[in-house]
Formats: sequence, C-alpha cells, structure tokens
Amino acid sequence: MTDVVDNDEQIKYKALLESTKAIPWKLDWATKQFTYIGPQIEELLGWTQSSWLHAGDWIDRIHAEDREKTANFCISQSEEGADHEADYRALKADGGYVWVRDVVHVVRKNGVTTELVGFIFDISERKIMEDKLIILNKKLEQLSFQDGLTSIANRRSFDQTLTTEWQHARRNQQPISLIIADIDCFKPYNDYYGHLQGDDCLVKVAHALSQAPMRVTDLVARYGGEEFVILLPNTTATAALEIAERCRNIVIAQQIEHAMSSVSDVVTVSVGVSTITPTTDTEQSLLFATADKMLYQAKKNGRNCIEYC
Ligand SMILES: Nc1nc2c(ncn2[C@@H]2O[C@H](COP(=O)(O)OP(=O)(O)OP(=O)(O)O)[C@@H](O)[C@H]2O)c(=O)[nH]1
Repeated sequence: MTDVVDNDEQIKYKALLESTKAIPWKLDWATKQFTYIGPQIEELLGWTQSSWLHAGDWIDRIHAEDREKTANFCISQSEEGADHEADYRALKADGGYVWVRDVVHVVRKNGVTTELVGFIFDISERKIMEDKLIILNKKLEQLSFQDGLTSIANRRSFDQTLTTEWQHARRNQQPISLIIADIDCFKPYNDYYGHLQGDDCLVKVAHALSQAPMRVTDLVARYGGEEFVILLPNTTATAALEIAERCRNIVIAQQIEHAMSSVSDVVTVSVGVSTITPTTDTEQSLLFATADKMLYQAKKNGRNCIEYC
C-alpha cells in the first residue's frame, strides 16, 4: 500500500479525506491490490488499515448472504467501466456486522479499467430506520384490514378475500358459502343500554362468531354496524347451515342480557345463508345479494332464526 505524501497540497487533501466519516479507498484493477484505504476503516470495522491488501480481503469481509451478489455486481460494473454503489453487511473484526454503502468510481484508460476509487459509508442507522419503517408499514397494512372496534377483519378485508375465493371456486368448480348474521333489535339495545354498552355487545358477538367456523380459510368479518359476514370457501350448503346454526347458538350462549328484544331476553342474531358453485356467467355479487335476501326473510320470519338458499 503506497501512502506517499509528496507536497503540502497532498498533505492537506489527505488530512481532509481522513477526517471525513466516509472512508476512502483505491484499488489497482490489474493486480486487484488496494493502493490506499483510509484509517477510519479501523474505527468502523476493527480491521487494521494494513490488513486491506487485496480485493479478496474485501470479498471475505462481506456477510455470506450478501457476498456473491455484491462481489459479482461490483466486478461486472467495474469491468464495464460503470460507476456504481452497493449496500452490504461488512464483517467486523469482533464478528459483528455493519451495514455499509460502497460508492465506486471506475477509472478507465483507452477503454480499459485501470483503477477503482471509492468511499465506504456507514449506513447502519439508516438501515435500522428502514427496518422499523418496514415493520410499521406491515402493521399499518394489517390495521387497514381490521375493524377498529372489534379487531376482527373489516369489510375491506372481506371484499378482497371474496374476490380471490370466488375466482378460486369458479376455477375449481367448488361451492362457496356466505353467512350474514345480524344482531336482532340492536337499535332498542343501544337506546336502552347506551352506545358504549352497544359497542361492548358488538365486540362480544364478534368474538363469539369468530369461534364458529373451523377452517383457516374461513373468514369472519364485521361488514358494518351490527352485521357480520362469514365467508366459507369450498363449503356445501349443508355444512354452511351447520355453521350458521353454530353461529346462532354461540351468540345465545354469551347470555348478553337484552331487556328490549322482541324475541328473547338475551342478544340473538338472525342469519341468512347462501351457497353457490360459480360458473363463468355467475356474478360475484349474487352470493351476498342472496344471503342478504335470506337474512331479510329471517327477520321477517320472527328473528333469531336461519334462512338459506
Ligand atoms: N353501539 C353501536 N351501535 C351501532 C354501531 N353501528 C351501528 N349501530 C347501531 O345499530 C342499530 C341498527 O339498528 P337497525 O338497523 O334498526 O336494526 P335492529 O334494531 O337491530 O333491528 P333488526 O335488525 O330488524 O332486528 C342502530 O341503532 C345503529 O346506530 C356501532 O358501531 N356501535
């Protein structure tokens, strides 16, 4: 490694380079030998300045998961004469890793690469922030599919799942079922017990209904207000009816007092069920429209009961 300082100007530039956070380096392309690396490298990674002799030392000190991709990219870019930058985890002398960004300028003479001049930046802080942001974004996405009051899936989640499952059912010629459960006489409940207790009732019913279906592919969601939907992919009418009956019973089993109900002294639900094996001509909206019609029928038939089609 040559570290020759032959005049005042060079001394000034060297002092400047070695006092920055960015770590400068130079590599001779023909021999792949480092001709210079800033002393700051020791502070960042713990390896002494004199231990950086060959490009191989750099490659060996890249995290195994980043090594091949980073080395191949940098070598091909350097051969083509393209300036480039790469983010990777650099190995520290103590066995730890630091996220760094290597920014590389390729020096060419007569169309041939002769030298690389680069700067290494410590980007670990930024990476930590980026990772936090990724986690936060995931959480935000989860929340956007979740009902704020009951924490079960919301209408948006239901709409999206319905589209996916409908297409799947049509492709595989499988039946798909939908249950709509609506709390009976909820307006009088709210009026009598107050809105807060009304909210509490919705949470209890949501959690009770969540226990009714069995498969991981089943989806229980709050559609809006006091209306809940249960989407049952690959489920026949007979099986859907059984689950609907379970829904009705599970809500009664909560024994939520309802002094103002016209059908019971506890909170009950009316349930509409529909099952369709879709063909290419069947509109997706038919599943919900039919279950909704059945729900209306159940309300008309005296509530706390199930109607299906
Ligand atoms: N507490 C509370 N009430 C809600 C919420 N969303 C909707 N509601 C209430 O739910 C009630 C629904 O009333 P209706 O649609 O008349 O139905 P119902 O009284 O249950 O009558 P039936 O369905 O025919 O048995 C209304 O009073 C709404 O204000 C909510 O998030 N919290």
